[in-house]
Amino acid sequence: MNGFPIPVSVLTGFLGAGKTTLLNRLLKDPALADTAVIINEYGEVAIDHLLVEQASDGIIQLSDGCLCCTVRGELVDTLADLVDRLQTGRIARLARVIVETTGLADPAPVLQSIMAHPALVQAFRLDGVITLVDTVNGNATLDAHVEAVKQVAVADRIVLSKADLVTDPRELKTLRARLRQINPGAELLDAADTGTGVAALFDCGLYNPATKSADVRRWLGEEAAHDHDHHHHDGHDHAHGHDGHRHDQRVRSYSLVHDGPVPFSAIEMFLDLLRSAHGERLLRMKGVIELSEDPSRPLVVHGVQKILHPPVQLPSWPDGQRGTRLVLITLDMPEDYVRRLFAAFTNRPSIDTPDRAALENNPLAIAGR
Ligand SMILES: Nc1nc2c(ncn2[C@@H]2O[C@H](COP(=O)(O)OP(=O)(O)OP(=O)(O)O)[C@@H](O)[C@H]2O)c(=O)[nH]1
Repeated sequence: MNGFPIPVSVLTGFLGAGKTTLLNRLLKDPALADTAVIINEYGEVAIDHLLVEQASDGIIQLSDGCLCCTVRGELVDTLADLVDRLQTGRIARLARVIVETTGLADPAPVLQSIMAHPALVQAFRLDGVITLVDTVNGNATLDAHVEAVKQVAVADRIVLSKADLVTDPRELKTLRARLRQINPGAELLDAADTGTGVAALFDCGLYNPATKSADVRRWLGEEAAHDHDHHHHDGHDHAHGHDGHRHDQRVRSYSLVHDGPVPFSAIEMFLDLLRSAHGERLLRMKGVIELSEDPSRPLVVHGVQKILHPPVQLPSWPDGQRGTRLVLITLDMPEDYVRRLFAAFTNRPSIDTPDRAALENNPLAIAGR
């Protein structure tokens, strides 16, 4: 149907990180006309959002045409309701949805609602995850709450707020280095920067409406990760080995690359094994695959925990670069296991590892933790 799938952005960040402040500023931009904002509220956490002052259970129409609502129940019900309103003409247009999560939320269930619901996958697509990090409390929050580390790990864009309140620039530098360490693929932006607007924060998805093409490198975060590599050897401010950063060590972001085509069955089995053995440890996965069956059309995969978004095929390789590239963001998942599993399925088994044929007969042949 025309206008579908509607891009959904998830705005997350710890309590008081500045989500509402940023959102209020962004919504003044005419580029966000016809946007619905859903405040996803779990439990009894009190909110005092300016934006939703008069919101009851229903959806309210803001003066600039944006819609806003608070959800206490299931996010999927609200999303389904929006589609229903659109189809029955009660909403004229819906260009975008922003879901603001409460501070304590683990972002994975929100992402799953968008990606996995059978009735919604046709109507919505995940555009990206924007994570606010409060510069003043960021380090302490990351130390205390693994959810905060997860929020940073799954982000496509990380926005630093309250940098104006930081008196020691070294603090800011240390925090930035730490965020880079947790998530090398995300773009790191400053909330106060005039450039941190609609263009920088939205349309993180594979399809870029500005260029009307798919940008695989940007979507996979390879540009940002590449920049990070450049700075990696400057010898400063790395979070490695710091006792207070115990949660950081548990989160890993890595790429799996294979230069030739891979049969669909091999990829399917690799992903199945990964998700069934380690689903809850897979915070996010995105990738493009060169299929043996149809090498000229890349297969795009995108998943959160056990949920895999229905894979789609692009008409052609947008950046001319073929091959299979998967980016995995994991929590407590042994990287060596994943690499060996991937190598086996792409037919490059290591010496003490079974090959693909052996794994297809006995999927447990590689012992994962
Ligand atoms: N100085 C300064 N204050 C900020 C900035 N961003 C947000 N604040 C203030 O921080 C407080 C919390 O901001 P909110 O936007 O309500 O944060 P939130 O993430 O929506 O908060 P919750 O919904 O409670 O999780 C407010 O008093 C804001 O005015 C900033 O960049 N600089």
